[in-house]
Amino acid sequence: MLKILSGEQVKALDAAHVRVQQIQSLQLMERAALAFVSWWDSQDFDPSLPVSVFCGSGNNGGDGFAIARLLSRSGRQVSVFRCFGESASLSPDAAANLEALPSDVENLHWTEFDARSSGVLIDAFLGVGLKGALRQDAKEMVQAMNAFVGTRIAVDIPSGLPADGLLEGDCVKANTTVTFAFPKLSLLFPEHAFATGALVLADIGISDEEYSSFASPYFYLREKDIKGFHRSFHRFSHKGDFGKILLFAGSKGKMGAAVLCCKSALRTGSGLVTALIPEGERHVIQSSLPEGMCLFDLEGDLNRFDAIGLGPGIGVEDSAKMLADIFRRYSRPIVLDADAITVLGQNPDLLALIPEGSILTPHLAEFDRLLGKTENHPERLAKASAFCRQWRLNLLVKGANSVICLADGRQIFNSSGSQYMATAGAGDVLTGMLTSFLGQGYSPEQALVCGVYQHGLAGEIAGKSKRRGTIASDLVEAIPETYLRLNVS
Ligand SMILES: NC(=O)C1=CN([C@@H]2O[C@H](COP(=O)(O)OP(=O)(O)OC[C@H]3O[C@@H](n4cnc5c(N)ncnc54)[C@H](OP(=O)(O)O)[C@@H]3O)[C@@H](O)[C@H]2O)[C@@H](O)CC1
Ligand SMILES: [K+]
Repeated sequence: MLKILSGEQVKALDAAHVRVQQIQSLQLMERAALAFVSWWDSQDFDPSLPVSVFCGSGNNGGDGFAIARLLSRSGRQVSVFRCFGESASLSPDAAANLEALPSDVENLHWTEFDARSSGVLIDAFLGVGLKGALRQDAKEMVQAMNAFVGTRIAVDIPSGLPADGLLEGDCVKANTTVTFAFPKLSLLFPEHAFATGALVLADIGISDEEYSSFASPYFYLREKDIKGFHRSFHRFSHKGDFGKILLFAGSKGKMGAAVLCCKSALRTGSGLVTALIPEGERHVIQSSLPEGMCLFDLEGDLNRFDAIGLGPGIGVEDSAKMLADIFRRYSRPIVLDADAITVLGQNPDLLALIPEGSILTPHLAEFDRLLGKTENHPERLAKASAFCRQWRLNLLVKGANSVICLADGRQIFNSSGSQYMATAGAGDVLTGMLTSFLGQGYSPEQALVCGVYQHGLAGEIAGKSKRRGTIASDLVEAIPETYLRLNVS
């Protein structure tokens, strides 16, 4: 997993990398510019469109000058707009790249920019070196960029956005942000979606090991990280090895939740799936899911199940007693979602009974029901961290870039997913996947990492062909393909 460092730590990371790799900082800047251009080349930009690059006097501006030079090689019309005065002192690498601009790149002052011009604007004005609130002249530059009618692409971070905290004022509103080495924390806050646009992570050759000496509770989960979290099974494995799980889901009128949850667990690989449902509804499971079994009361030793998932569609009316009973009689981690979380919010005394290491998966409204009204994402992350440490529980804050909050305080941002997953039942599918992984012998961290990433990947796969017509059943059907994509047997 990739560590997410603070804006302050970037300089030290750069310096360490330059030292270890025995390269010049200018070479690292060139790598950043090359990584940007490599992404650019993978896109479908019309080569006849002019490119305007706004460059500041720091290293973000230096990236911009280098990008302008590299883009001009393909023969397109490139202009740089200097966002600093005659007397400004440039960072040494920015000065070197300004010096290296070829003569066919037009070199202008930002006040000469015509916002009605067409083409693509590249924002390399301010990066992670921003300090405090934008100065007045910088505000005007940001406004000039935002008045532009074409596409805006931010280099590393939209200018004006602080790397780690909440925006208080103006910043560039980018259609796409190409961020270097690791995503800056603020790019992952939903409050900043309007400024970040699509997020592209550009590799500049810093290995994951080089982050080890930097402390941070935040991580970013990439496709290449997943395989290492999976257990492997051998050819003598039998259905008992793949887990016997119980899903308490569905009630009269909401039996779809139980079907989605159970089917998703089976598609994730569970050996045996039992649904705890009202007896009168048994035909729903038995006619739509021949592989599933039903249970109508909680008799017997619950520890005969390798994992238990609770909550989707169970209703909140009479569930508190039932949850307390399960918590008392089951000793391994449980997955708690939907109505189960609402019940916990109404009955906080139940929290102390939940088996250690259990997983709670609230969406934003459920989060507020559990932990009280929350104003913004940084506050949400802080509350989640305190909650997880206090109760020794894991919590998933669902949304774009869902955050896996672990009991030890680490917080892992997911990178997979698609906007087409905002559909009824998508959470029920995730509950099935997480419970399935726990039942297959995964630790809560492994289950969360694999489940959350693959759930998002299933959304990407389904969304590709079905767009906004994607429904939760499509996510279930896409789960097997996620194993193929990840090369997990
Ligand atoms: N590993 C990596 O990630 C790599 C990082 N790299 C790149 O380096 C970037 C960081 O560069 P950096 O540290 O030079 O700072 P940067 O963002 O250019 O800002 C400095 C400028 O901001 C200005 N300024 C500050 N506050 C202000 C305010 N309130 N209002 C107005 N202006 C304000 C300040 O002006 P001054 O105060 O000095 O007058 C100065 O001009 C990083 O984002 C990435 O793009 C790559 O090249 C290589 C690999
Ligand atoms: K920028």
